[in-house]
Amino acid sequence: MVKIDNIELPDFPLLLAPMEDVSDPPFRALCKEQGADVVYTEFVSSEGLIRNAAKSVMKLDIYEKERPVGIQIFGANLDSMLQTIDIVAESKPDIIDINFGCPVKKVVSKGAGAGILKDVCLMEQLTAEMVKRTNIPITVKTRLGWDHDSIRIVEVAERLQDVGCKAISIHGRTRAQMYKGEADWKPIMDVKNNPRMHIPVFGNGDVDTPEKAMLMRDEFGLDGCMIGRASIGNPWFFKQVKHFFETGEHLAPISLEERVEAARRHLQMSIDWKGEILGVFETRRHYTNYFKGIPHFKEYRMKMVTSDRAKDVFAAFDEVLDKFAGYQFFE
Ligand SMILES: Cc1cc2nc3c(=O)[nH]c(=O)nc-3n(C[C@H](O)[C@H](O)[C@H](O)COP(=O)(O)O)c2cc1C
Repeated sequence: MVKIDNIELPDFPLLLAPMEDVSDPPFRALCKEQGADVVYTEFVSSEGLIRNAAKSVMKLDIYEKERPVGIQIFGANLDSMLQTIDIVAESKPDIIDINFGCPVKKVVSKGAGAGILKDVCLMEQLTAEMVKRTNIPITVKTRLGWDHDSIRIVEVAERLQDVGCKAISIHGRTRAQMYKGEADWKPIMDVKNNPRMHIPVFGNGDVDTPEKAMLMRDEFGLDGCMIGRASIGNPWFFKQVKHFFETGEHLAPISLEERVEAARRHLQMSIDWKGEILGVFETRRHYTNYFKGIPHFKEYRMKMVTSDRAKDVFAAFDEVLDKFAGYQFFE
């Protein structure tokens, strides 16, 4: 069993990674139903929250059915981050995760996200103060280091643990790499193998097949795996990994009917959450992924992404079911 503070998780839990514009409540609910053991919100701006910006506040919406759920925050200013903890705590998440890994220029230029990897003392201080501010477990998601020449993740992880961080998820790339090259899990294994480490160490980066998840578990000995891009358009990925762990075999490809049902539920949950106009608009970006690979699909995709009314999108789903019944997806 793996524990984040008092939260009990199965052996080698699978975590849905925080992903901006992707891991909203409907998507998290779908991933949870398909086997994700912990889900995280998109990152929420500390400065946005303390200014009560509607976009940031909405990201705090969480639902009972998705627990355990972590709200992820980013920022670099101690006062703002402490105020943010108080605001976030009102939503009663199971975990508050600090983003020390976002590589995007507008975030790092303010010293937030991966920007803080240049100042490990500040990273440690922010974490320590946030831990003191709340009883909710604080976890950290970060990268290996700023660049290849400054990888100190073993020391960094130990220092964060020593100030009370309850789990660490590490993306096996540096900030300089952004998303280029392959994720390197070896330094994450070094963190896990540090005899002083006793909090869970979760690996992240490039897990896009059940075999890779198994490698992370068996060869790299990590405590769990955080999954991002492989789940986009494929919330079934969690179930596929678990099935492979249990049987050594791949789950049958997800059928067209299951895909349509997921798209339908995704849309309905978005409408229930944000109302018809926003719900229809914000679910559009997911359809290409759900129906990836179907030939001559453009006409249907266009209907899904240009209709403003929910009933027209639902009608497009019905047409897809009629037109492509029995279509065989590959894995
Ligand atoms: C669209 C997108 C949005 C992301 N947003 C966030 C975010 O809000 N917070 C965060 O910590 N990481 C974010 N990430 C990074 C992922 O959490 C993850 O670390 C990265 O994608 C590597 O994992 P993967 O190879 O499984 O996708 C994002 C990644 C993508 C693709």
